[in-house]
Amino acid sequence: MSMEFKEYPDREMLALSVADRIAGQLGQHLRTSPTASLCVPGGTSPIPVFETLSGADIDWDRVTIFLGDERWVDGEHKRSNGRLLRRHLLRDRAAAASHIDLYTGDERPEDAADALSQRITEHLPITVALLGMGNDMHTASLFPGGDRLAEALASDAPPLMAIHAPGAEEPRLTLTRPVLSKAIHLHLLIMGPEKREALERAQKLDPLEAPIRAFLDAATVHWAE
Ligand SMILES: O=C1O[C@H](COP(=O)(O)O)[C@@H](O)[C@H](O)[C@H]1O
Repeated sequence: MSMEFKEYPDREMLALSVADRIAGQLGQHLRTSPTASLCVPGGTSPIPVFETLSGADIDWDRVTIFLGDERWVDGEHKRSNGRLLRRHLLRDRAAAASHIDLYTGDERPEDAADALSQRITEHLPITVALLGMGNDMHTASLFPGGDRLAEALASDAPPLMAIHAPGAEEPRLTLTRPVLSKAIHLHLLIMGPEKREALERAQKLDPLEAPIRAFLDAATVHWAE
């Protein structure tokens, strides 16, 4: 398999197309399966996709949504990925979906990883996973220099792991390579010239230096200036 790259004339077209593609893939899956799962990124890039996707006409009550990673801060903190999800995706028609909140309120993400891994396992393989990427080539919270990056990239990694990295402002909980890379449909959403350059760099690097590299062969990349 090799990476598919789709370029859009502008960010609005990008968001509309990605939302439409995700809704289509979830809807298609629900024609033959009782349930579907959707894994989404945090950060800032996915907001316009979320806002369109939340209005999609699919059986959201049969869909379970969870983040690919969480920043270990209170759910109302401005850096909380869960807050972003609640404000922009878990509303309108998508409010009917089930949600697995990755922030449990435990003191450390390590304390939550095992129980959440079990809950996520019930929804594997992920039907549709949307990834984001930082300029440092991290995806989910798989950061270059992360203390347990090699373990999280290994084929026997548990579904979720706590990770601490110099490039991350706070401790993180992240889905790992095996569960993300085995999603039935895998998409990467990136915008702007810096991320396109980072993507090009990543293609020549090892996943330990450029974690996004671990997913590129299976992913459709969606980019707009
Ligand atoms: O820290 C994170 O960053 C990445 C990229 O975020 P963006 O704001 O540059 O779109 C994101 O995919 C990840 O979920 C998040 O925790």
